[in-house]
Order: sequence, then structure tokens, then C-alpha cells
Amino acid sequence: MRGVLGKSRKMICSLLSQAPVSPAYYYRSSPSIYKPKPSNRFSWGFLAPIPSPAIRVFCSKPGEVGGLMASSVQNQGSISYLTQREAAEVDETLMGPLGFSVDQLMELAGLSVATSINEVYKPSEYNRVLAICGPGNNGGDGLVAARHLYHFGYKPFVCYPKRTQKPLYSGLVTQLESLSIPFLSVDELPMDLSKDFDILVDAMFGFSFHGAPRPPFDDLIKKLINLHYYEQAQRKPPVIVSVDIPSGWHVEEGDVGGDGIKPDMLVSLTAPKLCAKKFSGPHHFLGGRFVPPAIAEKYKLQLPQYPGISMCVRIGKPPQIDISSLRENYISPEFLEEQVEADPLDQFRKWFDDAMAANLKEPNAMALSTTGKDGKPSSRMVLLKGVDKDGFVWFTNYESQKARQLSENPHAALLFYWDGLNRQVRVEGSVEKVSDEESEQYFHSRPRGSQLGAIVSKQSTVVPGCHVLHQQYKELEEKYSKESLIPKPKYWGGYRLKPERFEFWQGQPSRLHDRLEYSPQETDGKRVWKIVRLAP
Ligand SMILES: NC(=O)C1=CN([C@@H]2O[C@H](COP(=O)(O)OP(=O)(O)OC[C@H]3O[C@@H](n4cnc5c(N)ncnc54)[C@H](OP(=O)(O)O)[C@@H]3O)[C@@H](O)[C@H]2O)[C@H](O)CC1
Ligand SMILES: Cc1cc2nc3c(=O)[nH]c(=O)nc-3n(C[C@H](O)[C@H](O)[C@H](O)COP(=O)(O)O)c2cc1C
Ligand SMILES: Cc1ncc(COP(=O)(O)O)c(C=O)c1O
Ligand SMILES: [K+]
Repeated sequence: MRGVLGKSRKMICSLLSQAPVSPAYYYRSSPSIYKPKPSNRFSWGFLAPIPSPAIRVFCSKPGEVGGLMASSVQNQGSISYLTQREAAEVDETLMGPLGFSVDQLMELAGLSVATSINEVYKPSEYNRVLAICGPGNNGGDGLVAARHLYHFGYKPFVCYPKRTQKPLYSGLVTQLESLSIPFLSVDELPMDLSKDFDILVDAMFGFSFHGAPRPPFDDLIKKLINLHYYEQAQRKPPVIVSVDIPSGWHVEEGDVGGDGIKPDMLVSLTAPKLCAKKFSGPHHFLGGRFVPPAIAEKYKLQLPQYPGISMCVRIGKPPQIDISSLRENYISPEFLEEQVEADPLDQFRKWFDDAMAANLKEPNAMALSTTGKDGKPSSRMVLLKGVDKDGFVWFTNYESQKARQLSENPHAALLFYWDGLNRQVRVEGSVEKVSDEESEQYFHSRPRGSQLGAIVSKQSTVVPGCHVLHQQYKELEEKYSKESLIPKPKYWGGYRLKPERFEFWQGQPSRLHDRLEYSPQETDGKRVWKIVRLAP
């Protein structure tokens, strides 16, 4: 097992997919709430900071660029907005000298739209999607998005009243028909779209829109505007997701009369167009993870970094969330007494393997809770570095706060939470230091930087500033040249918790979770684990 756990360090996991990952990646539904994706430790799935200051050249009026508010978490002032002409020019450059085909770009655009939708609106809650597609490429993006959404587990419908007779478009239609995705004519659409659909994809017009919408799109746009009235009538309206431009909006000026559609989500493509500054809905995403540096340089495009391997990135402020409404409904396979291992260590290994297979980030991260002689508890995360019949091992500083508490009270609790699997494991028991030899061995297996870090850090003591740590680190780096052995400080080593109680928790709907507890029992002078079910 030790060997297996060692692998977790390498697991900079793929963070895009919210889709089920084998063997077990269970569902959680969260109605109407944006759940930040666990994409990386710092960003909550939003933008990583852009290292250089905003360049802001590609827009017509300098003051118009980077209009995101200062409070916007990590991307303030850092994104370029395009005029209508510029947007068309970028597309032409992509499809001219840079060798892209329209099919390719449309595929990437539609995929970005589908992944953005999936980031916020999970198919368990928002299943029925109507893609309303216009006559141009924006409509094509909608057709592609509908196909991807089907494969992501949604039920798409398509309204495509003005079909373009080009092989690209008829191919997209054939692909959708082959998936038995229904095409609805404008007449077949209900007056009130709110009853039959959870998501309306507005793919009518993109950056080539001009003038006032002509039939039948004028009425379709009105249907989207009118949803607002159903909202007032207490019915939960479907959400509107606009592709690139909210249809009917002026590409640069936005919703000029203030009476246009008000999308809940806008997915800008390549780079947001000027009208996107007027978007005040909760979810603004950018799709276009294909812009070659040549284009970005040529047009001085300032674009955000995409997290992990994602096709989309949230831009703009994350929505204000009412914390009290944040909740998940856990949906998982049954976890029954008959299925569990008699030995909790075997059960732990099984679940740990599932967590590894599900590509969870640092499945060996566990909260360690301790109390000192004052009885006041404190918790912090540590990394599990080994587990066997003797117990659960982690390494730390023997002069830290936790070490002081453990010397006063050698009992502790460990907690694992495996988000993607709706699982939690609690382990409680007594704690002792591991042998010096074991600590030595593990210390020297760590990256040299972490070894030096452990020497530098008088963990849990007050430091006057980070420069002190960096200075000491630098000195040690010079002292211990590349090959030389870095001695383990005597104040650094491992602890082992010998379990006296386990609890395996599997989230279930309506808060009726499975909780199986293992506690030791003497039977005929033999120690066995008794398993009981606890009320959730
Ligand atoms: N770089 C990318 O990420 C890509 C994005 N793409 C998407 O393409 C659109 C731009 O596509 P384009 O085909 O140039 O234009 P539109 O889809 O916006 O629409 C053009 C058609 O709409 C008609 N139109 C225009 N105004 C009106 C109106 N007032 N009423 C009715 N119809 C209107 C227009 O007809 P005309 O006769 O007026 O010319 C066209 O038929 C971009 O926004 C992205 O969504 C691509 O997928 C590729 C790369
Ligand atoms: C994911 C994660 C893993 C961590 N792993 C360890 C670890 O293995 N050992 C350790 O000493 N500190 C680790 N830390 C830092 C501790 O949480 C904590 O800040 C530090 O040990 C000081 O705790 P104390 O003052 O309560 O002793 C980790 C932090 C995080 C977020
Ligand atoms: C202070 C500290 N010590 C130790 C560790 C565990 O690191 P390693 O896996 O290198 O042993 C961590 C991990 O975050 C840490 O922050
Ligand atoms: K649109």
C-alpha cells in the first residue's frame, strides 16, 4: 500500500471532466447553484492571474478595454474586447493564413459552449435543452453544442428555421438526426418555453448581426424575452445561454433599448465582443482554447489562462451566492453491510483505490484533529504517507503545534473527504512516533526542495516575513550542493495512528446517507471488528 500511496504526488489530475470517471464517480446535483469546480488549489476554477499587465491594444477605444471591475477575483483589467470588425478579421486570419477551417473552429466553439453549460448547469437538474439556431455560423455553433450536450447526458431539441444549404450545415443536421435529436419548427414551439425546457441555447446571431431581427427570429427572440414574465408568475424559467452574442443585441453597444434578452450565461468565443461588457448575468465564460500565439500577438489580445485541460474559462465576477442555499443532493450506489469488507483496513484500501481511479486530487490528504491538555481541538490537513495493519502514517515537524498537542494527548482523529465519490472516512485512534529509521528513509525520498523546506521551517512559530524563510532556504541550497546528503533535522519525523474506530460514509439522497462504523470487540479472547450502521 505504501507504494501505491506514493503515486498520489504524481497525480496532477485532469480537471476538465465532471463526467463520470471510472470506476465510480458519483453524481451530485445542486439546483440552480454554481459549484466552483475543483480545478486548482487557487483559482476556484476561475482565471489564473495573468502575469503581465494588460496590454489593451486591440480595441477601438483604449478606455473600453478590460472593463471588468476591480473586485473581479483574478482577471481584473486583463481581457481584450473586440469590435465587430475586429472579430471578423480575427476569424478571417484564423481561416486564412493560419490554416484553420470553419468546420474546425465551429467544432471547437460548439464544444466550448457545451462544456461551459456543463460547468454550471448539470444534466441531472437541467436536462432538456432547446438550441435555437440561426442561419450563420452562430447557428452552426448551436448545432455542434447540441450534439456535445447529447453526449454529456442532456436531452437536446433543436429549432433551426432557416437552414443553410452547405455541406457543413447539412452534415451537422444529419449528425443530430442520427442521434434522434428532435427538430422542432417555430410553430411547434410552445408559447411558453418555460414548461418544456430547462436550458435555452441562443445560437441565433453572432458577431455578423446587424439591424433589427427579421422573422422568424424576431418572434423567437421575443419568446426568450417573455420568459421573464413567467418568472414573475413563480414558475422556474429555463436559463438562457447565449452563444457569443445575446441575439438581438448590438454587437458593440449591447442591449441598446434595455428590452432585449437577458441571458443567464454568455459564452464568448475567441475573445469577448464589446457588447459583452454590458452582460450582467451571473455566468460569463470564454471558449476558444485554440487561439495561436501568433494571433494573440498580432492583435495584442489579452486572454485568460484556461484551467487544466478545460475548453472554457469563467471570466468576469463569479456570481454572488447565498451561502445558505449551497447544498448538494448526493446520489451514489448503495453501501450495504453485506458488501463491506470484514477488515476496515481492506475497506479503506478499496475506497482509496476508487479515489485513485477517479483521479481525485490528493486522495491521501486528510484532516488531522488533535487536542492538547487544555482539551481545545485543532485540525489541519496532512498527507497520508503509508497505511498498513499497524496504522496510518504522516510526517511533520515534531515541534509544531500538532506535535505539542500529541505529546500532551496521544489521541487523534483523521478525516478523508473524497468529493467526487460522495465519500468520507473517519479514523480515530492513538498516536505514536514512527521509528527514526522510518523517518530518515522517508525524508530522503522527498524532493530536495521539500527537505530543505523542512529544515528551514520551525513549523508553527512566528516568522517576521517570508523573506526570512527564502533567505535561509537560499543559504541551505548553497550549503548542500547538488549531490550532497541533506541531513534530516531531528525535529522532523513521522507519526502513526493506530485505529480504534473507523466510519465509512457514503452520501445518499435526502440526507439518508449510509454510515457504517467499525469498532473493535473481544470475542472468545479474539479481537474482531464489529460493524454497525449509524443513523445519518
Ligand atoms: N472564432 C470563433 O470562435 C468562431 C465563431 N464562430 C461563430 O460564428 C459567428 C459569426 O458567424 P457569421 O456567420 O459571420 O454570422 P452570424 O452567425 O452572426 O449571422 C449571420 C447570419 O445572420 C443573418 N442576419 C444578420 N442580421 C440579421 C438580422 N437582423 N435579422 C435576420 N438575420 C440576420 C445574416 O444574413 P444577412 O442576409 O443579413 O447577411 C447571416 O445569414 C460568431 O459569432 C461565432 O458564434 C464560428 O463558428 C467559427 C469560429
Ligand atoms: C493538502 C495539505 C497537505 C498538507 N500536508 C502536510 C503534511 O503532510 N505535514 C505537515 O506537517 N503539514 C502539512 N500541511 C500543512 C498543515 O496543514 C499545517 O499547516 C502545518 O502542519 C502546521 O500545523 P500545526 O501548526 O497545527 O502543527 C498540509 C497542508 C495541506 C493543505
Ligand atoms: C508543511 C508540509 N510538510 C509536509 C508536507 C507533505 O509533503 P511531502 O509529500 O513532500 O512529504 C506538506 C504537504 O503539503 C506540507 O505542507
Ligand atoms: K447568439
